[in-house]
Amino acid sequence: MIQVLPIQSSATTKESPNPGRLIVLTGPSGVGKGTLMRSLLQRHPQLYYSVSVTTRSPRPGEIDGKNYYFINRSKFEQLIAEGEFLEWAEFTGNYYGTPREAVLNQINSGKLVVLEIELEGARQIRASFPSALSIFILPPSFDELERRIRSRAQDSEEAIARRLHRAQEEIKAADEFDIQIVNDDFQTALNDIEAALFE
Ligand SMILES: Nc1ncnc2c1ncn2[C@@H]1O[C@H](COP(=O)(O)OP(=O)(O)OP(=O)(O)O)[C@@H](O)[C@H]1O
Ligand SMILES: Nc1nc2c(ncn2[C@@H]2O[C@H](COP(=O)(O)O)[C@@H](O)[C@H]2O)c(=O)[nH]1
Repeated sequence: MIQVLPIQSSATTKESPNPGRLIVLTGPSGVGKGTLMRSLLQRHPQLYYSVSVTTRSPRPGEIDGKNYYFINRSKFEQLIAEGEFLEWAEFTGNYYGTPREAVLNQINSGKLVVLEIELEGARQIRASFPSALSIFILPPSFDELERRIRSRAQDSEEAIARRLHRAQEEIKAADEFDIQIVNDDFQTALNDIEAALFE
């Protein structure tokens, strides 16, 4: 991920006669974005999932290059300075970012590219890619969101508290995005995302 490509304000350009499309899945931590994404990818292998870069430590079972590219803060800051990210944000004490080159290459080769990212990054993508489809996933209730974060049992008590605090702000921003989907019944939410993508 070294070569720097220019950000395009739209995926449709003269140089890319077969433009793909950028899809952004956002919403508070623990709402089920990752679980929905995994089902989507299984059912639609033509989708390209962008593996993000993070300074967070790997959780048990997470694999470098599959779940994330895990790097340290100074390397991440170097990549920011080199313009390697399409978007990036600091979320509850760690950096997260989308590698620019791979995503632009996939869009230009006609792929539907899906990003699963937090609010600040999703806002950046909306600003630089107005043609991107943005989907905000909502929990059925705040209590259920907390139950889901805890049921995952992969974050410290402090991390959970920070994520829940942040979630209150994130949920207020739902209306900024093209589509809002409540992830109550999982299959219904999945069907709603598929309808937004393919119908
Ligand atoms: N519709 C649903 N009903 C009940 N549980 C769900 C539903 N969707 C997801 N979950 C569960 O909620 C937990 C959190 O889901 P997941 O890790 O996918 O959230 P996330 O939004 O990707 O979180 P993060 O942004 O922190 O990565 C998981 O244990 C998952 O199995
Ligand atoms: N702005 C970005 N946010 C990202 C990216 N990759 C993941 N995320 C979001 O971060 C939080 C926390 O993730 P976790 O794996 O630590 O639970 C969550 O909302 C992710 O969607 C990214 O590249 N950019």
